[in-house]
Amino acid sequence: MEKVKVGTTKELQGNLQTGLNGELAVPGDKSISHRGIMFGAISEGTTILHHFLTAEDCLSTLKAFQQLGVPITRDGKTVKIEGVGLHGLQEPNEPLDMGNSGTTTRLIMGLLAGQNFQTKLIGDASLSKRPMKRVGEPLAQMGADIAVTDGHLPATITGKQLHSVDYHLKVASAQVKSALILAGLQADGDSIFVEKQPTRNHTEIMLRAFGADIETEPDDVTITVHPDPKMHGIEMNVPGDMSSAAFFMTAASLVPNSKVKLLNVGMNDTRTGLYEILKRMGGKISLSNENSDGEPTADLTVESANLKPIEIGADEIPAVIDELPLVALLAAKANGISKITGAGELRVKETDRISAIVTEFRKLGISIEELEDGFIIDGRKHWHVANSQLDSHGDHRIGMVMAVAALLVDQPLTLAGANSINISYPEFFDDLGTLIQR
Ligand SMILES: O=C(O)C1=C[C@@H](OP(=O)(O)O)[C@@H](O)[C@H](O)C1
Ligand SMILES: C=C(OP(=O)(O)O)C(=O)O
Repeated sequence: MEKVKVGTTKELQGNLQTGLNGELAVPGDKSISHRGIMFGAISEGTTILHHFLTAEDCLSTLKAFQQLGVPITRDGKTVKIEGVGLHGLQEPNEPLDMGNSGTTTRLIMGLLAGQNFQTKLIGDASLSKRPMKRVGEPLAQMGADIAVTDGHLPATITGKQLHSVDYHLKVASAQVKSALILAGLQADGDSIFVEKQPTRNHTEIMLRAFGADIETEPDDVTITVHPDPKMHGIEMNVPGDMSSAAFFMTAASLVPNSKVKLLNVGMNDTRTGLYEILKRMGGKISLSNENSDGEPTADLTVESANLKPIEIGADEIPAVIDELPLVALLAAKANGISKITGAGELRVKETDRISAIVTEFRKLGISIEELEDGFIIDGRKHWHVANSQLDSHGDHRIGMVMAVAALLVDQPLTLAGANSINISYPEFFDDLGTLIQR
């Protein structure tokens, strides 16, 4: 499987008449792969992760924990971590490079805030523009000492004894919640965190599997963390990433004559927003081989369909946050007006995803209005391409959504910055190719 080379402008062939057909096992879940390394590192004993996501973001996490003194080896997609326990991490000799990964950065801040050494975190140009106060401020309330420059990386974390808190989150963010839970494990008493809305809960589910004592109330937003757990290594299969499967769910729905089966996809209900939205739009999608040991999984079969427009508001956003560019694409082909609001968080991802979608969609002749917190899209069966030179804006998800969009126009296009796709899905073009018989 070839990574796309840095600086690559990729040719995208349009006018796909034959449809997408076949079966595909998408790569491992990014959120779960990051957490598997982190939680394995702070447990006692060996952790083995199968179907680990070997994309740049998760490799940033792997390398950072090696620098923190954790023995980690990788053989293809299998990773073995010799855990050092919650108090066994060592001061790194050099700054830890977070690369492009917001998840690595925010979670590691919560973990390192309670260690007995100092660490410096750096990141790439995109990550260095993303907001870190959202995690620094609540951690400071717990006694953390995190110095950032104007709310951004680089950051210097000086480990301290942390204090328990009762904190209400100000943003709906699983990254902030997870940082606080990791800090809570090292606090001097029980901490309570209350979310604005439920967000992905992999941290809670996985930490429990590693032996930590974390309670979630039936309201799904109140979490109690008991400190100083006895954590042990585990062996786990990382489910296929719903956020990667989403590109093929969208492509198969929109490209005529398609039928695609996506194998072993993670179906945690804090992540299945796109599945629910696609069904509401009239998408043809069915589940088989459902499994609910630990993180639930299923095979998804998706066929071409005539879609209806949709309205989506703030309540639905967390479960579809990374798939919203794809919802915009589905809406662009559904006859009529669709409206997505309450999605202001898209402005602080790898790029401003609202602005990037508006810019790139207009090149394809899609009628889209930019809102501060979303978009209004006037969907049409046919678009009139105005500019064939697309750009990923250095953002993996924008790159992949435009590659899917290119399947729907009747002329070749180019995609600048296609290498950004390596951040979460290096095999994306290979996998797409296996579904296309031209
Ligand atoms: O916790 C995680 O693994 C993630 C949480 C989300 O970010 P926010 O917490 O900033 O919404 C998501 O966009 C990101 O891709 C992964
Ligand atoms: C937002 C994303 O990731 P992160 O915040 O970890 O950079 C993403 O993968 O879409």
